Amino acid sequence: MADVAVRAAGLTKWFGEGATRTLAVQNVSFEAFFGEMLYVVGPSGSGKTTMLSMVSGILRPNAGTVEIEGTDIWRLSGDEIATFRLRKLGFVFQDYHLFPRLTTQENVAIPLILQHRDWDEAMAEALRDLKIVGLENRAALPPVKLSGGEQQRVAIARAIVSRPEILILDEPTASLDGDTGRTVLSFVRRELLTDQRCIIIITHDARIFEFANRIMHMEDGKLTGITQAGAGPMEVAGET
Ligand SMILES: Nc1ncnc2c1ncn2[C@@H]1O[C@H](COP(=O)(O)OP(=O)(O)OP(=O)(O)O)[C@@H](O)[C@H]1O
Repeated sequence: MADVAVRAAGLTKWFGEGATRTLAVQNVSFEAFFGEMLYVVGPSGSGKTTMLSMVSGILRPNAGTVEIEGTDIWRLSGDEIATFRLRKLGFVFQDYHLFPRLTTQENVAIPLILQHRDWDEAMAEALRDLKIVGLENRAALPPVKLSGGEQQRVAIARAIVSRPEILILDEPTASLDGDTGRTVLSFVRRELLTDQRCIIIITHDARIFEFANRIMHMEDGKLTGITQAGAGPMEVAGET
């Protein structure tokens, strides 16, 4: 029976006030489990990024709660949330957010440096993860010298360098061709999914659905359903 990694209840977020108010996420509740790849799909503007920004401690909800391994994260102070995120969460953004003036290896080491880890140790661990994503020979280059698929892999290496239990990828295949996208996702599933990790992926890309355990469907800010996917059902508490 799998343990709950994330429990979201009644998550709601709006932007603006009065006539210009947009209700981006409405009363969304779900659980994500350790050992699963959970996809979040839905049309553009349906609230996927907003919802996962609340789950990952980036954006404060107007209502609702997020528990990560039993910790109600929005009850923590700003500093505590920042520390919690550094330790528990890895986030790969759509546009990678790599720093152009740093080398690839330094980019990957950033989360460890922010945790005040020793520089040489941080750089060694960054190299270890660049090897995992097959880019150790690019370690000394700035990200601008890398292809889109390679930059995506650098962003993934950076997201996993502190061994987070929750890994969130926002449109990981958006700028990759079909074959590269499938290779990256197959790698993520094979190498990064463990019993102690939960991977949540926002995507439009049906070509990578086979790597998911479950798919959450969003529309107009609401969760409209959760379906089983290509990688098959998990043995999950409460499900038959
Ligand atoms: N900072 C913001 N200020 C105002 N409105 C916002 C903001 N962020 C998102 N929205 C609005 O909230 C709604 C949900 O946006 P969100 O980015 O979460 O959707 P999405 O499903 O991730 O879309 P996409 O697939 O295009 O990335 C949209 O109507 C969007 O315009």
